[in-house]
Amino acid sequence: MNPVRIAAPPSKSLSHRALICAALASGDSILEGLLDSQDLSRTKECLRALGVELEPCHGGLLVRGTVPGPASGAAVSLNVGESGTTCRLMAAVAAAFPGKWRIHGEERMHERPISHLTDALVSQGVNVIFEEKTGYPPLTIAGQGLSGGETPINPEQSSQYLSGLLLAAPLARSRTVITLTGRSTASWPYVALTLDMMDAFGAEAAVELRAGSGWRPCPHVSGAAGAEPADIRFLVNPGPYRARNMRIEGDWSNASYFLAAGTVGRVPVTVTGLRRDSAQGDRFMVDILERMGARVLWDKDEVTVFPSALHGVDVNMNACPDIVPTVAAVAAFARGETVISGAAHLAIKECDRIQAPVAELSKAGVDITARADGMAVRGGPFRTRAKLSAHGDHRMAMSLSLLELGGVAVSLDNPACVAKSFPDFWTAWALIRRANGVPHAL
Ligand SMILES: O=C(O)C1=C[C@@H](OP(=O)(O)O)[C@@H](O)[C@H](O)C1
Ligand SMILES: C=C(OP(=O)(O)O)C(=O)O
Repeated sequence: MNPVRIAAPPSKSLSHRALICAALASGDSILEGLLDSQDLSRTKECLRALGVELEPCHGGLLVRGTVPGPASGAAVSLNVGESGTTCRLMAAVAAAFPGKWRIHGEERMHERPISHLTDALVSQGVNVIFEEKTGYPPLTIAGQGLSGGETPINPEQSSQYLSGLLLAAPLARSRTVITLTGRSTASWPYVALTLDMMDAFGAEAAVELRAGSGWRPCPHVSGAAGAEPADIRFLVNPGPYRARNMRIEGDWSNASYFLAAGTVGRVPVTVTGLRRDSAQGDRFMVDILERMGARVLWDKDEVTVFPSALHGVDVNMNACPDIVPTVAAVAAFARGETVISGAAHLAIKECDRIQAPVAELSKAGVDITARADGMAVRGGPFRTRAKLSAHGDHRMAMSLSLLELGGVAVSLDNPACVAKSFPDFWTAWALIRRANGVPHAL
């Protein structure tokens, strides 16, 4: 049977980072294949508010890097919408410029914490005022930029705090030495995406691991995965980002729904445009599917996944939180129990991504229970109909669509929420439905 072919959309995380580094560079950069979604519109609008010019150019985007002009009295509004990445990365970047910046977003954004980042920014000399709840947006950052120096930060809840601080550090007045506090790190591969992008745009950042009473270089941040936070530090020199042109690679998180569909459906699926050697942690989707028994075939930058009999697995998903809803849905098709652990930080995503999959998959007849740091799912028969809520969360909407391949007539309350990261999701999903003979539309 011919596989359904799906082109992976561009990486959301790399699009945010490329835009920010290009905006901070002196000179013009052309970015090709950037993701066009609600979250990226928020990052672009925030950069425009900082004074960066963005213009369409030969099918890409021309970014004219800039240093913001003298601060005016009024706070500049930075509307981050529902984008946690925009919120955390832009808060740190804005703090690096003299002025007053008001960071605010949609309702759920105001329930997603940011104090571990703002504590670090305050230690570098800026003022932070929370408007409603201490430690959460909306907030105003005001000051004369970042001082640099030794800066502790707690990366337990989110890697985005560390990514923001790293991206802003080359703009500080002196060298920044970032040390880590807390008991663990969250979503570590995203730190590699940040450092790789900084390196591509000419910023000087290094990672070190504790060695006895001193420190030794760690050639790539991936080598620090699993180390105790207190044993990792980052050194970032002040200096300019350098403009360059770049094409953005495909998104492993948003490919996950189609890779899963190839496994649990009746027809193989080929996803194109993904890098097998990507630094994106969600590349782990293929390994998880293979561990569950899926047949996977690579051909250059195309990966094909075949319908397979699956079995449950134990999997720690600390490094790849965004594919947890996908794996939970796949586990509902597998024989035996799947236990997902290491994912306590899912509770502060677009919705509580531990409780929401439990609530919604249960409605379709799935045996699923929440755990403090994940969930346990047992495969079994589905109900034939389910009225489900996406909880306003794009990844809930996309992962719940997989139930259709198990014969569930799904009706979803808010299919439009996929626009956060993947506005064309339903067009691509229609190809999966057609190939699998799914008789109805959501
Ligand atoms: O830096 C990034 O691009 C992201 C980091 C992750 O967040 P956390 O580090 O908060 O887990 C991930 O969930 C998010 O979709 C994107
Ligand atoms: C958690 C996500 O994004 P963000 O944190 O940028 O809102 C996501 O895309 O799943």
